[in-house]
Amino acid sequence: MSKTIVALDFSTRKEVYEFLLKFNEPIYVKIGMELTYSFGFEIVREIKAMGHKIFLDLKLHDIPNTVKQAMKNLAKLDVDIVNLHCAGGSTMMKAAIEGLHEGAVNGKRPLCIGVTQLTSTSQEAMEKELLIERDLKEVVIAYAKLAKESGLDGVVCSVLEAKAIHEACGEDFLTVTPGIRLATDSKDDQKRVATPEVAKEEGCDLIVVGRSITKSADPLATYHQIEAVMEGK
Ligand SMILES: O=C(O)c1cc(=O)[nH]c(=O)n1[C@@H]1O[C@H](COP(=O)(O)O)[C@@H](O)[C@H]1O
Repeated sequence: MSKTIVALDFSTRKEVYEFLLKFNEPIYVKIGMELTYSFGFEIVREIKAMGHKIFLDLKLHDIPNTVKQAMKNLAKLDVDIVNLHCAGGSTMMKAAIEGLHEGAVNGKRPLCIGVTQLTSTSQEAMEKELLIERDLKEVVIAYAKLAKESGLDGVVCSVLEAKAIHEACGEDFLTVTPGIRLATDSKDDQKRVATPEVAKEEGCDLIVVGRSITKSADPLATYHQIEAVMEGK
């Protein structure tokens, strides 16, 4: 299965299905807040029924009991990956895993990954707005270690931190990296970006790509070009 997860950040069903119909094979997609808040879990079930793998990106962040019950419900959707914010702390993360176990379909729970620091966050914003006056990479690694100790399967981080996270948490600990841009693309709202080539070099397990594919003149060709880099072809 693909190492490239395509972020389906579209506002209409028409755009989603026109996009997916370009592919003759199942791919890995990310369904986030935009689609879920517009169309509910129905769209998750529909895309799953088409055979695609699903990362359901709802970034949970609440008190432990609320996250546990929410994760129990998400597990019942039988998606492949769900996520939360590591900033919720270890008790919340452990509760999330308990909830996923309770809702697991046929004994198999979705993988759970934790957002360390959003790829749209810069060192400056983290210090000035979040009042975390430490090196951003150090913070990301510390959150990754906490996520691992809490039983998570991996983290969402930028490409720039993936290698250090594997060194600190082991090669099996998943690094899922958004903030991917082709050399000619604009950064948009992202701050910590890298190309697919650098993601491959840094050992990222899965990359998340939205606009570089969905807004490309030829989304299918761009997807295959990125996938070839990630597969080392
Ligand atoms: O959890 C995520 O997927 C995520 C975490 C993060 O730190 N940064 C980030 O960009 N994302 C998501 O990854 C996608 C990136 O989209 P593009 O910037 O268009 O490639 C968006 O759907 C974001 O919601």
